[in-house]
Amino acid sequence: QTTEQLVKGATDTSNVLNYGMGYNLQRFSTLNQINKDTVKNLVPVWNYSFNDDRSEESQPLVYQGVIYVTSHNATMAVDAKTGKQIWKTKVEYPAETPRIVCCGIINRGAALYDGKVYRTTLDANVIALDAKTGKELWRQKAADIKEGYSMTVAPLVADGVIITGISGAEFGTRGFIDGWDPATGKHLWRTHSIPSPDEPGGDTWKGDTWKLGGGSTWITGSYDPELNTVYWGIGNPGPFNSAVRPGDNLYTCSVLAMDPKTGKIKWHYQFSPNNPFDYDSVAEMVLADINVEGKPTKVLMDANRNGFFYVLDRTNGKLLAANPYVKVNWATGIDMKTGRPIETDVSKDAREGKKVTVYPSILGGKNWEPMSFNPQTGLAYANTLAFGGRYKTEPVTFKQGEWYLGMDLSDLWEYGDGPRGHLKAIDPLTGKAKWEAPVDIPRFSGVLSTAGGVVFTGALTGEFEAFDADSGKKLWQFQTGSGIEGQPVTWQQDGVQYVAVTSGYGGVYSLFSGDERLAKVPPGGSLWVFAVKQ
Ligand SMILES: O=C(O)c1cc(C(=O)O)c2c(n1)C(=O)C(=O)c1cc(C(=O)O)[nH]c1-2
Repeated sequence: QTTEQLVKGATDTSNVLNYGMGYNLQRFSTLNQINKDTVKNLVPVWNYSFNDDRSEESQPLVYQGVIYVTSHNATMAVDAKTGKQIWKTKVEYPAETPRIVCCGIINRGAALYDGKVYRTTLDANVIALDAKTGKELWRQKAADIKEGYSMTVAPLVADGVIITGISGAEFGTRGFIDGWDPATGKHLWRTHSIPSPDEPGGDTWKGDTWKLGGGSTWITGSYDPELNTVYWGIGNPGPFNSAVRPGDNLYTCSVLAMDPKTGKIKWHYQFSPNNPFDYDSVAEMVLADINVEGKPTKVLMDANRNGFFYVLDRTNGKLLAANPYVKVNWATGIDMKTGRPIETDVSKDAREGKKVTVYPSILGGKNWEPMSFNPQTGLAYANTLAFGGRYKTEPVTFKQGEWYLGMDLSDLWEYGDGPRGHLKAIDPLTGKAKWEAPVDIPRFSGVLSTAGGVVFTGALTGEFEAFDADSGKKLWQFQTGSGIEGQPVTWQQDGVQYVAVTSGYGGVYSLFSGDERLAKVPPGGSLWVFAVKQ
């Protein structure tokens, strides 16, 4: 896997080389053997067991007929045609690790480059394995789990540099993004998501608050090879209780445009300054070239956790559109001149310590589950969340390796009677849905769209599902045996189009939602591969 191959991205339909199916993270494929007519004949080809009962969020990669997939405790290479295991390399981590991880014992996938498989570990190591044998070639410790740092992110390889983020903003950490040498593992650079007082942006923190300021970087960035720019989202500030940290708290809840070779920040845009509601802005920054007011424009799109769908000019960070795509009550809109939210009393009251009901909830209008942008329909297909939250701050003191939130966790959700989620086909420039398919139990899985006019995703109750990209009508589903939180991908081999997804129940909703309907969903991680019956 070379830089040239990675740049080709999803136009190379025989491989799936990176997280997001192409550097633009569009999760769109030009393949159309599986289409609106044939999808009803989709059948499983094989199923591969992970021998694991955690949440399986990994996006499979495919290279020359081999699938590379991760779980929290193993990296696996599987023959794409037969489902036979080629190698499996275990990942060990200290037994205390799960206690210091906020939202699920998971891993989101690997990166491929130069004959190696790169991944992160829950206890914050970056490792390189030989793609042929699974043998570990190098290992680097990015941070100390005892200090609250963990890793769930899939690495990005851009301009010959392995780039990784970090988790841990709920534990009084200070976030960063790292660059590593692919061949040796040498640490090349670190860019903190929270500047120190002497760096630009350092004045947006008071006193020592920056040291515990959070700003995790737990979802993989996108990359524009032409502009040689990486776009990486930054998480929430810590603690949630914003009275502890007055100021804008840069670069939390922002996107950073960075140079992959040096980690230097080219520009930033902050979505939610001084955010009290855990509105991490880590979710995928999807790149596309679309018409804005009649002009072809290089944009970045983000269905932000704060409930607004943003379109930015990715050459300079200028705001082009920001509209709600779910119910929002913490702000009435985004000021197009300043780029700042126009906040309501819900935000003011929350900051003053009053109990509020906020839309979206702390899980967001969309959580981490990646959307797909289909350049043929011009729509972004996203699994959105349709519930609010109750929110009240409380005093908080920092203790290393302990939760550092300053929020009352005893009463979190405002569910209502309706569906708790939708699959939406969103117009990026208006935030409006062309169609929406409601779902009682919200989805936390990725979305894939194809030139066959089909949108794939999966339910927490286990169904792998296909929808009509134009109408939202469900065309097909298959029960995978456990809940789906994976990220579907597609490729073709020897003239056959395949779709793969991991199944395995868990993740943030299972931990915190109290949704009793999920009690009957059995755990059990595995990888499914489907094709049209010949
Ligand atoms: O701030 C962080 O460091 C951090 C990390 C993670 C993670 O690494 O999975 C999640 C979150 N926050 C988070 O806020 C969240 O809602 C969440 C959901 C999930 C999941 O896998 O279902 N992870 C995370």
